[in-house]
Amino acid sequence: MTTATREETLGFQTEVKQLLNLMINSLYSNREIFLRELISNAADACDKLRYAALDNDALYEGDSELRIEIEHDSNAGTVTVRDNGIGMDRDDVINNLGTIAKSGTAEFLQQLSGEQQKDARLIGQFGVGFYSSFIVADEVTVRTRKAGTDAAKGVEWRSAGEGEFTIGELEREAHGTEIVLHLKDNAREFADDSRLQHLVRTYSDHIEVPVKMPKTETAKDDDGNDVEGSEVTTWETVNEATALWVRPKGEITDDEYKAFYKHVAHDFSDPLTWSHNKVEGKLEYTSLLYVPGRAPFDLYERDGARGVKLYVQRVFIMDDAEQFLPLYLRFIKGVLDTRDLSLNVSREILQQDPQVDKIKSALTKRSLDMLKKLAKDSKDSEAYQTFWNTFGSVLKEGPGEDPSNREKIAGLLRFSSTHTDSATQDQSLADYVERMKEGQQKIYYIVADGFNAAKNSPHLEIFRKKGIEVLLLSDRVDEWLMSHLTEFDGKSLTDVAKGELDLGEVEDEEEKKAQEETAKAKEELVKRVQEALGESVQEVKVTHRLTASPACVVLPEHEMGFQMRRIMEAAGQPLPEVKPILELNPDHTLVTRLEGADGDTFNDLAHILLDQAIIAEGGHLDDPAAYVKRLNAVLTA
Ligand SMILES: Nc1ncnc2c1ncn2[C@@H]1O[C@H](COP(=O)(O)OP(=O)(O)OP(=O)(O)O)[C@@H](O)[C@H]1O
Repeated sequence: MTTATREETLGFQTEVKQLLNLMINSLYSNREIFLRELISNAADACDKLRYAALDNDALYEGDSELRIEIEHDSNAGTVTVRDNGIGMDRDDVINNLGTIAKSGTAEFLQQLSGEQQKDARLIGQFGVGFYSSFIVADEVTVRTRKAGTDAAKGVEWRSAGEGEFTIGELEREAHGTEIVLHLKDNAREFADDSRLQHLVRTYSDHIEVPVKMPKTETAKDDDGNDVEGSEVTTWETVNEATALWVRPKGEITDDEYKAFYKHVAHDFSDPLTWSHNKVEGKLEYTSLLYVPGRAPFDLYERDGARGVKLYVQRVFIMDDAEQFLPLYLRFIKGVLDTRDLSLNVSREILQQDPQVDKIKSALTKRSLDMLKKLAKDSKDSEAYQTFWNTFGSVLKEGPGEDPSNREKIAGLLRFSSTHTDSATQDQSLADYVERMKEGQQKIYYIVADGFNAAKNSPHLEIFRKKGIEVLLLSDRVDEWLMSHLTEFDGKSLTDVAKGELDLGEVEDEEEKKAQEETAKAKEELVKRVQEALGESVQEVKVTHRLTASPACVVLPEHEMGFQMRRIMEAAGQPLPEVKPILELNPDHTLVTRLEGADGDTFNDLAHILLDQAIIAEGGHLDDPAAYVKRLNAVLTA
């Protein structure tokens, strides 16, 4: 039954169809989330109207008591969620309920394998929103009108969630939105008073807008029987209806904090931790910040949503206010409510307001402290590790972006290391320092393209022999991180593949003397190799870093590392050529063989050693065919 006119049927964007399919399959056991999502959207719509009405009171159309109403009809099998918020016009409806605007969606959906498609957590990364209605409904009708427009400008949208929707015009007195779900046979349990009330209290208690449900009372006669025609229906508020962050900390339970997170972050898994603070004095604000338990699919998208929900004196101003947190904390979600900004603040004004910088720096500190506490409290639990595995590579952008908090961030970093030889990044710099050998003055690390390339690098041979720990770095951002993190706890951080090897006092005088003697004895060999390799190398040396490999390549101390070079070259950034230093292991049989060779064999062997060293470090040969040819010549000689 509909009164809509001039109906038109349109197709969903392909991504919507895919998402609907995925959701219906994977979220079956979490299906009650549909109600939270619809209430969340309705509350946002009320917030938006309140904000818009700051400038133009008329938008309320005489009805400024914002509210959400939930009704059901168990005979018809319907549930209705209604709000008197901002509403939508025809274009809004088509854009919001027919497409998904987030960039990267198509790629994300395509990447999901068959098994992953059934995994509720993965689809949850996406934020399911309005479309979750179709988990429980086989037909959804949306009736809406944008506040401030003519009653004739109402819109009706209908869909069975199967590829298309119908949209038509509707005369609608009330502004705001009404969503009617026609429940599937197996979901009719939701058309029930106590079930709905329970869900509202569980999921939406903290929403400031009152959520109301009808209560019908009937007068009784003296015998206790209903008096016919005496029914009176009143709308009762079922949620707490106070903004959660305004309430005193001590009165809020963990479950309430978690439920609020789900509303703010559009996530349906629990956060890892949160930090709720009221600040009074020079700055006046309340912040409630959360660390999510999983990454949104667009964490690395340039225009991915980030930032906090901004309120000024309890009035919602905007979502995703990114000016209050640095980029390297873009995973933090939450709310900021302040008295220090004016109600008509815009994104442009935020960029120039000095108060914003002050709050940003305070929220940054709060976030870092919250992470520190999570690390400390979770010594035995997995929470910090989950955080690190999920967001560690984002936090690694910190020391470069935010020098003033470098030490703090450094304390939060976790690495793989030769101490465990495991790809799990779970060792802190403080752990490393605690384990440093007597006489060791530096923190050593290696950067490679992959964990195995780092772990098996020839550069580590001497360190392993002497039992000196080396951090194994292989994330794309690692070299950039290390270029900004040169010190921790007074110890310098040193790349073992760059510059002269200096083990400090870990080596005794005798060892150093023996090395000098070997270097002298091999002077002639070094000269010959240098001549044979000519322009391909910067220098040839004898080394004592190696115990098992015949040779390795090293870069000068201040040169950009191999990993960063490859990333920049792949991004099309031309870089001046850098020639490696070739270091030879004087104790290796191949080097001894080289010493005894001459003519073409010497030349071939010298080139083979250089090329092998480049391969072992993860590099690409300029002329791989020449390498194979030389190797074959030596093998068949
Ligand atoms: N009750 C409503 N009143 C007004 N606009 C609405 C309402 N419900 C949905 N919308 C509009 O539709 C858009 C899409 O809603 P949807 O729930 O799919 O996603 P979302 O809330 O933006 O984010 P998420 O996918 O993370 O939940 C909203 O951003 C909003 O603009």
